[in-house]
Amino acid sequence: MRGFLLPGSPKRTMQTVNQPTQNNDEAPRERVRIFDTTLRDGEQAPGYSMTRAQKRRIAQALAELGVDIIEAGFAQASDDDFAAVQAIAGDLRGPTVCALARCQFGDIEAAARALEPAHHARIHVFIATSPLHREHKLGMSKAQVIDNAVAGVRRARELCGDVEFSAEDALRTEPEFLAEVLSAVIAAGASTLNVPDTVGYTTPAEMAERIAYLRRHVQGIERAVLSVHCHNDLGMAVANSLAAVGAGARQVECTLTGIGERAGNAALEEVVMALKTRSELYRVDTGIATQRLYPTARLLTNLLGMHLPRNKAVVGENAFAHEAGIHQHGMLKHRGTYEIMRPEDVGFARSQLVLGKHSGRHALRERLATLGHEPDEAQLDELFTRFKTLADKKREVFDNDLEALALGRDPDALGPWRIVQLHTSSHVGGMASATVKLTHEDGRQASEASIGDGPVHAVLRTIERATGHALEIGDFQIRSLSVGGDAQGQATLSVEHEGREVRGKGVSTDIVEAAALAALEVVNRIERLSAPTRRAANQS
Ligand SMILES: CC(=O)SCCNC(=O)CCNC(=O)[C@H](O)C(C)(C)COP(=O)(O)OP(=O)(O)OC[C@H]1O[C@@H](n2cnc3c(N)ncnc32)[C@H](O)[C@@H]1OP(=O)(O)O
Ligand SMILES: CC(C)C(=O)C(=O)O
Repeated sequence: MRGFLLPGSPKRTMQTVNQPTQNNDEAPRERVRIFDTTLRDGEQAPGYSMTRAQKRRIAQALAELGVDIIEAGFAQASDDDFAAVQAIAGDLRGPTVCALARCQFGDIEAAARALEPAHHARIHVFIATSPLHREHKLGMSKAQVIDNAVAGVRRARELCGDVEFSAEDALRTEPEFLAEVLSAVIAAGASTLNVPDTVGYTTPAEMAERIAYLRRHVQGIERAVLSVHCHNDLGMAVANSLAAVGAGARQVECTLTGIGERAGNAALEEVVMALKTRSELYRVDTGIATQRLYPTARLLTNLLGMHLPRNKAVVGENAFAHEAGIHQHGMLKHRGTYEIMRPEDVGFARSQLVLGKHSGRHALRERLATLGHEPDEAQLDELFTRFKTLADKKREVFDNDLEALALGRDPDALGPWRIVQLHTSSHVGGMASATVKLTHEDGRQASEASIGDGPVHAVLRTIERATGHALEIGDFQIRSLSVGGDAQGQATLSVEHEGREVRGKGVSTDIVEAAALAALEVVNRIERLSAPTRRAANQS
């Protein structure tokens, strides 16, 4: 864990900043349903295909998150999609499980069969309504589109009590025609009317206007829930979803972390936290257990092996991390100065003040104090100068660096252990083995061999044995620093040692060597921290 927890003394305890302080009357709020389509629209994006087992795991997590409807797939797409929808329908008891279908009886019947095990099932039928799609894609007149939509909804209603209809490319559809289609499908039995901005073309003002228009002009609208489904081609999916809610939409379709076709869909966590954080504006509730947002997003990214930008709103690693001294000083006085949400409310353990070259004396003093060092003003000034010099060289300054600074030692010192030889071999379907030869600056040499579940595991074991340090690994990551087959890999490793986190980093074109270098850096840091006098004596 990088950074540190803000101190909890009463003087500094953060005030709750996400409770509305103005216009906070006690009037009951309307409920906005959260319709998650991570497993359908999310999966449609290149690179995000999921196995059936992964989908079931994510569906379970979405149910625990409290989403109202889970769109589990497009049953007609493939045997595996069908089986995934069927399995999820059988697994879940709380949320409604939904399957998408074109206005074609084959699709609709497949959806109904796949949803048979569901406690609460919904069939979602769609057809495009915009002139571009009618003319060039479907080759249908307006009348044919309406006929197909109505026939599709009727067939779905024969098979399922809960039917949603989507007018694909609704925001590029003539408003009067859109109202006509939606009126017709309500009469045919649809109870949710979805208005997709299929290509992410609209703006928030246009979206609000369109929703208001439909509420005025669709016949029978009072019997249906108006829904919105926004894509992010111009980066406005969340803003457009919120505009729709502001104008009266009561279902939002979205995906975890915003994955979906092209630039993606509205990100569930952003929609939910915007509605919560600005509840004095929207005056609606969702049923989402917001403290599960971060773990659920982590589950998805881990299962898909996808990299989430650090600055991703709500669930990115930097969402509650502060490096700039002026911000850190503000945070230490009152968290509300630089945070509009509480990290605990979305599932982060805490805010983090990360020490780096932009940090100031206040944060440095605070961190040193939690590490047990209380320098006077003059010592702090001196440490601060050395800290800035170090921070100019490193992206982040960790606890072990600060300890070294506070103890008057060089945090950048190499050794005492160095790698002389490293050899690994691995076999598909079998164990991997590693041998290492290390030297210590006091003259010792250590050679060890080990097997492991993979070459990285094997090499970490050899280093533990050779150095005599058992490493309790907390976090281990390997990422590419460049592109191509000869890309540099960077391994970072964090280890729990005597209640402290010690981190190491290794860079090499060989990721196993990078991992070995990271592990050895950790061992070296531990030795340098725990034996300052011996090392000092050796150096003199
Ligand atoms: C905006 C969205 O996200 S919509 C959902 C998009 N998702 C997907 O497409 C994923 C699943 N899709 C698939 O697996 C395949 O496309 C299938 C199995 C559904 C269909 O495959 P194919 O029969 O080979 O058709 P293909 O995908 O090439 O073309 C689409 C056909 O559906 C028709 N069509 C498209 N949308 C609709 C609709 N909503 N209602 C009725 N027909 C439609 C098209 O006109 C075209 O018809 P044609 O074959 O008579 O020319
Ligand atoms: C099928 C609909 C809801 C859709 O995914 C879109 O229009 O983007």
